[in-house]
Amino acid sequence: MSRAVLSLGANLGDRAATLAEALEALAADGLVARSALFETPPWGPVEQPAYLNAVALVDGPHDAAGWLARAHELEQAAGRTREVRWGARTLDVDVVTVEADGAAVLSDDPVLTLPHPRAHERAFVLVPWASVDPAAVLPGHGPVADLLAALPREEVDAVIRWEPRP
Ligand SMILES: Nc1ncnc2c1ncn2[C@@H]1O[C@H](COP(=O)(O)OP(=O)(O)OP(=O)(O)O)[C@@H](O)[C@H]1O
Ligand SMILES: Nc1nc2c(c(=O)[nH]1)N=C(CO)CN2
Repeated sequence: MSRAVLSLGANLGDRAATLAEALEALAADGLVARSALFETPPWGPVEQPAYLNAVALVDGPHDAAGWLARAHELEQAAGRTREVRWGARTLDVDVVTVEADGAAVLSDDPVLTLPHPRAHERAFVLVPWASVDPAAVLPGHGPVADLLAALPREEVDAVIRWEPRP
């Protein structure tokens, strides 16, 4: 058993349907809370369409490696194939943090680095995370609210709550 914070993103196909399906599947893994969907400009060097992002808090029967395996299963179920690093994808699921026995799991293994090495600089992770857990702390980096305050204002403001068109 462990608690994890997962970041989900999609920028190809029916983004909202893909995220809804993945979040539904996580119900079987102990989904505790999930954020709304947020539309976010693409982060990184690759030109690509806007993403929808969400964060899920899970507390279930996996260890850290098990959460990564679930992340890959969800990506595969969404038809994801391996492509360009930081490029467009039907579904990307990252393991942001894992906590077991009350302590953060730390790892510098490139197969599973924990906490996720780029989470602290990604408004598309921090804004949805803070929305479901305002007191969240990113191990090694501090309160998520402080990390958000340290990011350029325009990056934070560009993460916009998304609703389906009526
Ligand atoms: N915390 C983590 N969460 C998800 N994948 C991780 C993590 N740490 C290491 N990895 C490894 O990173 C590899 C590449 O993952 P992925 O294709 O999702 O990267 P990316 O989304 O392009 O970049 P980023 O990791 O910056 O979001 C995975 O196969 C996985 O083994
Ligand atoms: N806004 C946003 N940008 C990204 C995302 C993502 O989920 N959201 N995922 C990426 C894959 O590495 C690259 N860039």
